[in-house]
Amino acid sequence: MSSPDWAAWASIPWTPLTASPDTTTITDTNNKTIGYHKHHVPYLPQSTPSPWQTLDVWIPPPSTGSPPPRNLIPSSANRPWLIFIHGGAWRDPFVTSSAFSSAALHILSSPTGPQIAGLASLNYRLSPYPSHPTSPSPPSKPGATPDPARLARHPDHIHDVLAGIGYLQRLGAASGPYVLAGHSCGATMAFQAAMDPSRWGLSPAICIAQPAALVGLNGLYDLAGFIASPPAKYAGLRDAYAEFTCAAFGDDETAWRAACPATADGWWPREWDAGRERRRRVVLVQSCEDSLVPRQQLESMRGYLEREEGVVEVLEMEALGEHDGIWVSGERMAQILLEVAAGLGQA
Ligand SMILES: N[C@@H](CC(=O)c1ccccc1NC=O)C(=O)O
Repeated sequence: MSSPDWAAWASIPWTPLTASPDTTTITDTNNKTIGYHKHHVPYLPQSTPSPWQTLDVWIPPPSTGSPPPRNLIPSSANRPWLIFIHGGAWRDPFVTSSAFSSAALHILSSPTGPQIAGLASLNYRLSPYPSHPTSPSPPSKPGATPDPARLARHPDHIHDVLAGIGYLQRLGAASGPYVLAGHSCGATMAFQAAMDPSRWGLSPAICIAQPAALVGLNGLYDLAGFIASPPAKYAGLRDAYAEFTCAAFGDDETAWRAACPATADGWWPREWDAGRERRRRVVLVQSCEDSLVPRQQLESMRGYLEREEGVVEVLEMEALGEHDGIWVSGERMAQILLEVAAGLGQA
């Protein structure tokens, strides 16, 4: 580990977590430390610090029974990491790494929580959002300084996600089999992380050890398809999709197709190295009560992944509720992620 990486990691203290997320059913964890949390660790310690290029980490209590030292990196030996990428249409400033907080608390308070080495949730630069009602980017006030980290465009977002995962791996975290999960546009990016980074014009220097399993929660996989022909019930969202898609990828539809995991040129699953001898495992989750993302996105992703037989194992898991409900509550998400992590041992 280089010393700027180390200094950035040790600069953020561990905060003990004592609250149980569900006091009605888990009573014995009240007032007990269920884990520790680091908030906004800068993953590009050599660059100008930006809150958008940070990550949060949660760990179960160390087996020593003492609070972890600031420089502790939990060992990945035999225990998987879970890494989460939040949604928000690549542009919503109010959806951040903290979107993982509820699920993290549920995971840490679960009986199988200690089987996880650690949990991480990534921030990344966002695209312009001039129509945001309270925090437009660029700012609407004349003379106000725009935040360059909120004027990003593809491949900036995936560049940051890969940089965050690379940082964790330089620390020794997530160096063994790990699960990469994303919600909504975070699912798009989780899949992009399994593709050859040269697709994004990125140097092999930011190459990561790729995930053993991908989990897409209410994910976006085919933006061009949605915008060309949204399902009837979602037709009213076409302008909103076109707006955030253009903000993230520009106006050229070819770029949307190249970036989206269900429409990318060629067939990327063979670019995904899930680890030696390991099946590439994908878990797709789509709530039928989601008013923002239609089930058709999942179907289109499944169709692409199953184009060649026996390369990717695609599983589907159930979830209910609204688009963001899955991370707002976090309970079902925690179950899904723990189940996928437990399955890594059997891959
Ligand atoms: N809150 C978002 C809306 C949003 O996130 C969204 C809307 C439709 C379909 C997917 C969405 N988010 C995916 O990351 C926004 O303000 O643009």
